Amino acid sequence: MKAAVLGAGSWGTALANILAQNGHETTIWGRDKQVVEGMNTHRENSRYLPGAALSPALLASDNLSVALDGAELVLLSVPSRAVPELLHEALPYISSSALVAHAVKGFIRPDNQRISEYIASRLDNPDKRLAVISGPSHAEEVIRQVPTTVVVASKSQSTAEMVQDALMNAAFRVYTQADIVGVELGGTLKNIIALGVGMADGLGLGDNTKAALMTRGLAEMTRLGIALGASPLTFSGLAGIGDLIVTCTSTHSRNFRAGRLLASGLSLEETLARIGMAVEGVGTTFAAFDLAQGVGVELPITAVLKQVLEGVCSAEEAVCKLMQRDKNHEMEDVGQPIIAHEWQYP
Ligand SMILES: NC(=O)c1ccc[n+]([C@@H]2O[C@H](COP(=O)([O-])OP(=O)(O)OC[C@H]3O[C@@H](n4cnc5c(N)ncnc54)[C@H](O)[C@@H]3O)[C@@H](O)[C@H]2O)c1
Ligand SMILES: O=P(O)(O)OC[C@H](O)CO
Repeated sequence: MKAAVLGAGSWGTALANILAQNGHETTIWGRDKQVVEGMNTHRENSRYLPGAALSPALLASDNLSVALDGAELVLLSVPSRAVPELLHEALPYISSSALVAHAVKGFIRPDNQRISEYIASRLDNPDKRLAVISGPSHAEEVIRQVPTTVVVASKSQSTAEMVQDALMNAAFRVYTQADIVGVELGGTLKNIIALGVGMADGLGLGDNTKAALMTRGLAEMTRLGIALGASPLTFSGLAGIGDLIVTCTSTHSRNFRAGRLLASGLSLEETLARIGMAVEGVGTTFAAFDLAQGVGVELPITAVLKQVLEGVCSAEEAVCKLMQRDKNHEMEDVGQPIIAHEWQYP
């Protein structure tokens, strides 16, 4: 298969490297000439994944028409805020028969569309061609071939399976899924909770607090997910609790680290500058808050984190606000049981 990966940050590089290692003729596109040259010349992305040797078969280009020429699989891996501009520039070069997958964990702001919703509105025949890749996967570990599992969701089973086959190898196990909404929301909403757990860590709070945030965070993610059309079961899978665990417990996570820095008193601007890479949880907190209001769902953790990001509440005050909420029944607000089979392939 001929493949193009758009986005030469940490995740795009790790995914492109897998495709090349798996024997696919792969070109990675990046906008930064220096990064592209470094990959072609030194077989390393020294800006985003320093020290990791890339497959000798992987080509890099800063020219979209070159990268996309003849590509049968196009994989988008840039921060969510870059998707509209990149897609606009890339679409003229994407073959009408190419499969298009994205690995982006965020929303399109300010309309708060899921990334696949946004791409689908601009792509011919999206139900047959579009897939989402998500799951617990830090690029820093994937590039070292640490055993990793992810999910590929598509409305088309054959598309999901083609992307599965293209990416799967001994260190990278890929499952298919039909619940595109749940897979996308799980991977996106967990970043909010990782910010919160990072803040708890930065405040020196304990494991009890982190477990509480993860568990009640999962309830929040599931509640909003159900209201937006996802299967509740997806949140107990790799794209839900799996990704929540890896992001909330790893110092590889930019969202977790951003939370720690915010708790140490840095402003949001200082925090983002210090991380220097995509911190999707910030935009996602605002998007999820707006989406939840639109469907009448309460997200207590997201709501207080939004206040911290706005600078109107400190991380300490956020903890007090959450602990002093009215008493509740644990399962009261998890969501109505849903009987539906639309998340399963026939
Ligand atoms: N890093 C991971 O481990 C990982 C894993 C799974 C999913 N993701 C998701 O993948 C997406 C990409 O994240 P990343 O980790 O690769 O980010 P990154 O910060 O490592 O790299 C971002 C890349 O996007 C490029 N970019 C930024 N703005 C752009 C624009 N306007 N046009 C074109 N390119 C632009 C940058 O030059 C850089 O190459 C995010 O949504 C992230 O949540 C990341
Ligand atoms: O580094 P983060 O916080 O963007 O997380 C990366 C991946 O989403 C983990 O699966």
